[in-house]
Amino acid sequence: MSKQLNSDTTPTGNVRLSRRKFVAAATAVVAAPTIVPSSVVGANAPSNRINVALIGCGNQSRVDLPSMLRQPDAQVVAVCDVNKGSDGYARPEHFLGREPAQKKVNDHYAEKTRSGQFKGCDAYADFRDVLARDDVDAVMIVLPDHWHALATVKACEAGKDVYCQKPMSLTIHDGQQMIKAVRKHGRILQTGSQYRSNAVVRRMCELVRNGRIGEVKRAISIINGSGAGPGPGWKEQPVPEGFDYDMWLGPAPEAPYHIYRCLYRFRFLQEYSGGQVTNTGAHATDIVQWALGKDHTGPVEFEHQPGIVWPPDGHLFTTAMKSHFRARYADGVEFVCRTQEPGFGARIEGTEGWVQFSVNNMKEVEASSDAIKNSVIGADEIHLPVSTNHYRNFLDSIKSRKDPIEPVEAGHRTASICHLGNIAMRLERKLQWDPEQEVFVNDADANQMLRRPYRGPWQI
Ligand SMILES: NC(=O)C1=CN([C@@H]2O[C@H](COP(=O)(O)OP(=O)(O)OC[C@H]3O[C@@H](n4cnc5c(N)ncnc54)[C@H](OP(=O)(O)O)[C@@H]3O)[C@@H](O)[C@H]2O)C=CC1
Ligand SMILES: O=C1CO[C@H](CO)[C@@H](O)[C@@H]1O
Repeated sequence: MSKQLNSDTTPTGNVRLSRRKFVAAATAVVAAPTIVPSSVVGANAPSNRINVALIGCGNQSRVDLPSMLRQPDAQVVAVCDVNKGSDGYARPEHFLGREPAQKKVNDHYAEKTRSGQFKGCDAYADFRDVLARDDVDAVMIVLPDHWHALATVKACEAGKDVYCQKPMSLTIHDGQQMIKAVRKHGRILQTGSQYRSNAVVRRMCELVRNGRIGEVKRAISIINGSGAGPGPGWKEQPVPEGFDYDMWLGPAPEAPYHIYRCLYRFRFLQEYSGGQVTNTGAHATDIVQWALGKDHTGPVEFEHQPGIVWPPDGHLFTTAMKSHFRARYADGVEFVCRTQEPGFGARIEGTEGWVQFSVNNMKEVEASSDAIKNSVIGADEIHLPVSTNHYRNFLDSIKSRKDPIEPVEAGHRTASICHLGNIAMRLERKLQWDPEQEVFVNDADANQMLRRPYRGPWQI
């Protein structure tokens, strides 16, 4: 029996039963009702509590884990990472991995117990062991991008709801499989594009949707640049102790280990990610998609633009250091994605002015005039769904079984624009895209790039 099953004390000192087991037990004794009223069990009693597992205890887990721990109706019961624990993640002083994450969870809950002790969070090296647990309701997938689809599909098959970090997918095919899995198994999926839960972003999108900048002409996804990584002659390094490198690679091709391949920098190698186009670009493009109201579609044309810079030959990194592509939606609206320091953001331009959100100015919408910036949106105008906390919104969706603020289809369309732009930049030609069929028109080479061969048993 696992430590988790033995450990039946909650942070508040109650006997722990998973939500499913509690409901099963309750219904076994009395045939009805199947829903246990909160007046009987209390607001955060086991029947209302959502057992969450964190899969991927690296850089972003430092945000996602505390955010989930703060939610009173969630309990983190498991963490998983191929790395037992080591330092040197995003910064040299970061000590991350499954054991530090487990300690963080246990310490957090221990503080809430009378005894000051808690050992109820289990640590796993293989996410399939997490998914096999009957008492896990939801998983947070905070893995490198090449794992998002596989982990999501398997989580859905195992009946788990999923918070999947952005960019939702690595390829168009992956995203399609994720949609199928979520819908087939009736799961909730929240894409980790948390700017949809930001009030300034929502305000900017509402200004656009309500015509404050006139007719929309152009949308710009502003992204960061990146470096070239270790230079020519970089050498394979020994795999650190306690790190399952083969599992880290998973579906990706075999490759010599180097610390700059893993730990945050995977973003800048094509095998695992799409560079800044899918990194900060996933956020910026998602804001554009929301502002334009195009969550179920995408542009019809993609083309590379001048100024793209690739890492010089022999460097470890292979994604664009500076990016630039344009696209066009069927209604004629232009989309541009370009590297522009210092930070990422989204700008929408129309016949009457422009609005902009910048990660460096999270306090307010920037606009071409005060009239636009201060304009009041009337009660009878378009109001977008309100989420003020992306994790809260996910948990609320799990309970209501209604889609969250960034469901799988929206995450897919945003990631698709990033992937298609990357393909246009690589092929250096104008590509026609059919957003209904999700194929390039008359371009076999480009269509081949919509999916990747996966290694070994890792297939979806
Ligand atoms: N929404 C947001 O604002 C942000 C989102 N993200 C997203 O989060 C995801 C993770 O990024 P980040 O945390 O920066 O990357 P990291 O490399 O720091 O973290 C990923 C973690 O997953 C581990 N891992 C890799 N493969 C597996 C596996 N098969 N099973 C279990 N653990 C595994 C890694 O192990 P090891 O440590 O040994 O490499 C690492 O600890 C990305 O998709 C990224 O885009 C990231 C930052 C911000
Ligand atoms: O999503 C993200 C948010 O911004 C970071 C940079 O500031 C990124 O690196 C990260 O992946």
